[in-house]
Amino acid sequence: MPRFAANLTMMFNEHAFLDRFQAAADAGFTAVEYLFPYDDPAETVSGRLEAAGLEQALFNMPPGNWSDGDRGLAALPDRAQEFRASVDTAIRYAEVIGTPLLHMMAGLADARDPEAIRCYRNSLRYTAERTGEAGIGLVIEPINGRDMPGYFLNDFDRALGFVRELDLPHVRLQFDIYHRQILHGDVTMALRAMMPHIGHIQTASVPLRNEPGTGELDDARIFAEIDALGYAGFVGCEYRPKASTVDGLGWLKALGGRAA
Ligand SMILES: O=C(O)[C@@H](O)C(=O)CO
Ligand SMILES: [Mg+2]
Repeated sequence: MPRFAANLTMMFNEHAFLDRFQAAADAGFTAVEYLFPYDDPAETVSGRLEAAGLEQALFNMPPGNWSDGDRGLAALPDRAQEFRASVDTAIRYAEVIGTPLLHMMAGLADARDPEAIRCYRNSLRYTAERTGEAGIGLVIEPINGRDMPGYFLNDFDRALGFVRELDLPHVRLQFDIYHRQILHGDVTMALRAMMPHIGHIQTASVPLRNEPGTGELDDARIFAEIDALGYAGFVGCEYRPKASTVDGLGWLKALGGRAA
């Protein structure tokens, strides 16, 4: 089975963010991911990660003003300056916390708008250069329009196109099984075709984004496929537990008993 990372944005919400690290370790996880560490100093986050004996799998670059509706800045021409500052912040946090991967969010923009497309390409190239110099991997993730209406990067083939265009080994696709199934289906064949370009995988049941094994897909079979394809990274558990996070970990025990 693949190695699983707890997503601390969605899981362990019984605790304050900084306390979720120890809670994840106590539940048997050895790695974590989350959307944003930026409400706390990088040193504080790093301290919690280290104290809990956890490995960092991934986090996102600053998305702009999330509570005002921003969902990333990369495709927004009038936010280019802010975008470049967000790359500085992300790399500083990544270096202190020690994440191997950063996720660059695209933002809300018309996927067919030539200006947005040009801006996204420039942002991706710029961030690829900066993360490459820092020795950090960069991923982009197609997100479905039901969860994130108006999101620019809403198609797996188009996302793969951006990755291939750049053709840099540290720039890859974030393959979220939940988004893939809602956007296009055909999860297994897409994993097979895209695996050489996949840098990170996430899981949740479809359509309710709860524990794996509780939705329309045969998640255990998909995990076996991911393993068979030789994927060596983490699978982020980016789901909302139906009730208590710990009580909902039966799916993981059934797969082999260890969280990671
Ligand atoms: O799938 C998601 O929603 C996340 O992986 C993300 O990075 C943006 O919300
Ligand atoms: Mg995701």
